[in-house]
Amino acid sequence: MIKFINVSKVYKNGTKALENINITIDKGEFVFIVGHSGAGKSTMTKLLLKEIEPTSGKIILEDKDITKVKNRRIPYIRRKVGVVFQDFRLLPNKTVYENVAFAMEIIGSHPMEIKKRVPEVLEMVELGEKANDYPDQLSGGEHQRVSIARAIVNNPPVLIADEPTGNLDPDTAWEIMKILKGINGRGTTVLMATHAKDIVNCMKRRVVALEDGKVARDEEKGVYEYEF
Ligand SMILES: Nc1ncnc2c1ncn2[C@@H]1O[C@H](COP(=O)(O)OP(=O)(O)OP(=O)(O)O)[C@@H](O)[C@H]1O
Repeated sequence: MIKFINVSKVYKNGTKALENINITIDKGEFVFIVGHSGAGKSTMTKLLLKEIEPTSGKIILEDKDITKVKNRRIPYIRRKVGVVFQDFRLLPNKTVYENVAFAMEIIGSHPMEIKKRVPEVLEMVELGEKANDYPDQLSGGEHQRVSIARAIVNNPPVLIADEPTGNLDPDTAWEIMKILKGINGRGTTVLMATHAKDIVNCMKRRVVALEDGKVARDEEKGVYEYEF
């Protein structure tokens, strides 16, 4: 489903962000990407979204080498990979409903389909009641649930969550994890970059630990870090 094959990324200023990464992620897996600040987690997610290109190596998404996908075909990637960020990134002048609908409009979905699908995903994240509210009327957890709804509304096979609980208190963070777990349970592959040690340790999912741009650890049912 997702393969990084000998992927390296050197930024223009010479920073080596990733060095020879080899990872295979199967369909339906839930994978935590952990590592200190600057270890390369966001670089990995940006590569998968084709926001940046690797300096060398291949990135396969559903049997397609996305490094070979032409820029004009980037909407192809947007359909395959949903993304959730720490800072939510909702459009402030659109309602909850409109924020989610917008993700369908930009890929050219039929208005009838949008009308049917948006309420469904808002129910999934338990926000049906808030459809007409604006982002400034929402709590942090509700913001994040809207951004999750927006990320999954086009049914992508992969969901990337880059530090999705970073701005939330522990209880709200767990609510978000419950939703991500549910999405994963319905078959979506979830990749979550995080510093949330307690969450990683409780969830007992696969953990890929990056250190200085290299895979330092890749374990089934892993932990955030080992205490010595
Ligand atoms: N656009 C850029 N130009 C130059 N260097 C960059 C750029 N983006 C990131 N880097 C560098 O690449 C390395 C990896 O950064 P990256 O953002 O992937 O780390 P991270 O693990 O996501 O960190 P954090 O947990 O703080 O988000 C760091 O040394 C960073 O300073």
